[in-house]
Amino acid sequence: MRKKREAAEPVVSASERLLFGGPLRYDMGWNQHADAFLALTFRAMLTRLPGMLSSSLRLARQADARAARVVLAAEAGRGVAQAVSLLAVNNALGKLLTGPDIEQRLRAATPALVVMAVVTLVAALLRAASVYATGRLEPKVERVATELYLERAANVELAAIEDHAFHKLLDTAQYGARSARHMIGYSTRVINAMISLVAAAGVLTVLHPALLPLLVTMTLPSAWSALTNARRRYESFHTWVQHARAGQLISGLLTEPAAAPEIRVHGVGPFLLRHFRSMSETAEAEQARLSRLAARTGLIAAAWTGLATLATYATLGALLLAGAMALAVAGTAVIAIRTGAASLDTLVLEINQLHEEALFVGDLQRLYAAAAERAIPAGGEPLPEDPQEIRFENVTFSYPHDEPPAGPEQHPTGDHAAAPPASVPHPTGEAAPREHPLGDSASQEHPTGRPPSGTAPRPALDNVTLTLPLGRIIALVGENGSGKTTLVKLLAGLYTPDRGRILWDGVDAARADRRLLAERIAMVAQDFKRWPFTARVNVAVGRSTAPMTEERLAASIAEAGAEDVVADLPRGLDTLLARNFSGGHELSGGQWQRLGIARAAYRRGSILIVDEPTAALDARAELEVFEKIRALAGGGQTVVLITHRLASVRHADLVHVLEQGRLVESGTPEELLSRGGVYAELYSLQAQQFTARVPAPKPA
Ligand SMILES: Nc1ncnc2c1ncn2[C@@H]1O[C@H](COP(=O)(O)OP(=O)(O)OP(=O)(O)O)[C@@H](O)[C@H]1O
Repeated sequence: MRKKREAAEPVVSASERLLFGGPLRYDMGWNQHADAFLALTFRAMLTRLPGMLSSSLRLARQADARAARVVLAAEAGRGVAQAVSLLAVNNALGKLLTGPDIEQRLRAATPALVVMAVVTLVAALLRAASVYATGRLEPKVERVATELYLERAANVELAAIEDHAFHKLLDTAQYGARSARHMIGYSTRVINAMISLVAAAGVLTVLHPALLPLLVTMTLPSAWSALTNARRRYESFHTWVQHARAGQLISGLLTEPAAAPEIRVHGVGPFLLRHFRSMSETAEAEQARLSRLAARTGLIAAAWTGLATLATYATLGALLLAGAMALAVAGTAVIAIRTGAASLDTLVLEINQLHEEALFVGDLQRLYAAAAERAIPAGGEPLPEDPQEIRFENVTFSYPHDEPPAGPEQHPTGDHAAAPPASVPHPTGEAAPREHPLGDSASQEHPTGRPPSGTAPRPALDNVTLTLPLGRIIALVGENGSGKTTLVKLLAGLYTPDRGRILWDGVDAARADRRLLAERIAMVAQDFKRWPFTARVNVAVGRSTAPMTEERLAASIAEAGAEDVVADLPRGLDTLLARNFSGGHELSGGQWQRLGIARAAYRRGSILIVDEPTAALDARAELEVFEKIRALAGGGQTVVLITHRLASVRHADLVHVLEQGRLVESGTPEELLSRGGVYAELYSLQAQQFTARVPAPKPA
C-alpha cells in the first residue's frame, strides 16, 4: 500500500524548483488527511453507509423535504416491486413446468403473469416519480451546500483566508457541493439496489442455501476493481491538486493583462510556455499511469468474474444431475442469481461512488467546521458613540507563517522533467474548473508555503504604542515593509494583535463588536478591489446596505474629484469596468484610484483610511486628491493617511514614523523636521531630488 502511494507522489520538477524554489505546496498535512480516508476498507465503507445515507437525507430534507419524501417512497416501492416480481416469476415457472398439459399449465400460471405485468407497470410509474423528484432535488441540494460554503468562506477572519492550509481546504471543498448533489442520485440507487438484493437473496436462500455464496463470489471481483480504481483516482487528485495550481498559475500569468507588457518586451512568453509544457507532460504521464493501472485491474477482475460464473453454473448443473433440485427451481435460481448479481453489482458500484462523493462532502463539512472556528466573532461590546482617540498599547503582531519543508523533495523514481497538470480531473471524471490561481488575496501569499527566510520573520508590528486622535489627519510614514499597512489593518479589525491592546476611549477593540467597528471604517487599501461591475456599483459597493441613490453617488464622486473619470466613460456610471467582457471598459490606475476614493466617500465611515492614495496619480491629480482628503477631514472625519510623498504629509495634524515594525517618532510635521530624525532624513532625501542642481550647459 505504501509503495503504491509513493508511486502517485508527483515529481518535483526542474521547472518547479526554478520557478517556485521547490514543490508548489500550501499544506503538507492535507494529504495525510486524505490518506486516512484512503486507508478505509470495503467493510469500513459498509459500516459508514448508514452515516452517508443519513447525511444525504439530511441535505435532501434541508433542500426540499417533499421531493425527498417522494424519492424515498418511490425507491422503496420499486425495491418491493422487484421482490414481488421475483416471487411471481418463481410461481409462474413452477406452474409452467409442472402439470398435465400445456393449456392447464398456462392457465395456472396466468395470475402470476398478471401480477408480473401489474408490478412492472407500477415499477415504471414509481421510477418516473423518482426521476422527477430527484431532478428537482439535486440542484437544490447543490445550491444549499454552495450557499453554505460561500457564506462561511466570506465570514472567516482575513487571517484564515491568508492561511495556506485553510485556503487549500477552501480549494478542495469547492467540489463538495457538486458531490452533495451527486450523492442524492447515488443514495437513491443504493437504497433501491439494497431492497432488490435483499429480495433476490431471500428467494435464493429459500431455493437452496448453496446459491447465496455463489452470488457473492460472482460479484466480488467487479466490486474490488471499482473500489481500487476509485481510490487511485482520489489519491491522485489529492496529490495533484497542488500541482494543478502551479500549472494554472502559469497559464493565468501568460494571459493576464498585468503581465502582458513584460511578456512582450522582455520575451517572458517562451520561457513560461516551456515550463508550462514540461509541467503538463508530467500531468499527462500521471493520467497514463492511472489508465494503465485501471486497465490491468479491470482485466484481473474480468477473469475472476468469468471463473466465478463458471463455478456457479457448474454447481447448478451438479445439483440438477444429483436430483437435489427441480428444473423449475433451477430456472428461478438462474433468474434470481442474475437479478441478485445485477443488484449487488449496482450496490457495490453505487456505494463506492457514494463513498467517493462522500469524501468530497467530507471536505466540505470539514470546511464548514473550520470556517465556524475561524469565523469573525459575532456580538461584543458596543464602541463609544463619539470616541476622542484610539490608542495602540504595546501592540505586537506577526503574520502567521508555515514551517518550511524539510528539504527539496525527490521522487523515488528519479527526476523527470516533471510538471503539474493544467487541470486535474474530479475523481468522478469531471475536470476541475480552471480558475485564476492568483486571486487578489493570493497575491500576498508566499506560494511555496515558506517564510521569506529560513528563520521566523520579525513581527510586522513590534510593541507599538501610539495614539490616533479622532477628527484629525494622521499620517503614517516609514520605509517599505515598516508596518504601516499592517497597523491600519489592525485598526480596521482585519487582524487582532498577538499582544497588546487597541483601545477606543478605553474599550478594547478585541472585545468590541467587530461588525460595528467595521461600520465606522472606510478604507482605500493599496490594492483595493476593482470589482468587475459597473462604475455605479464600484462606488456604491462602499456601503452596499444603503439605498443606492443618485444624490449620494454624485456627492461621493465629487468628493473624490472623480467627475471627469465618470464623464469620460462611454456609458457613464453604467459602464462595465472589466475589459474582458463585452462592452467592458478599462480604467487607468489613477482613474481607478479616484473611484476607490469615491467608494470610501460613499461609505461615510467616521474613520477614513487611505493607503498610498496617490501612487498612480500625476502631480496635478495628486495635489487635487490631497485637497479632497483634507476637505473630508475638515468635516470632522478622521483621516489615517499612509503615503511616501512627504510633501503631502505637511498638512497632517500628527505623523507617526515606523521603522521595522517599531514606532520611532511621533509629532507634527514641523516638530519632526526640526528634530532631525528619521522623518527629517526621509524628507530631505525627497527634497534633494527636486533641488539637486541640473548641470549647466557648457558654453559653445
Ligand atoms: N499578508 C501578509 N503575510 C505575511 N507577511 C506580510 C503580509 N503583509 C505584510 N507582511 C509583512 O509584514 C511586514 C510589514 O508589511 P506592511 O505591508 O505592513 O509594510 P508597509 O510599511 O505598509 O510597506 P509598504 O510601504 O511597502 O506598503 C513586511 O515585512 C511584510 O513582508
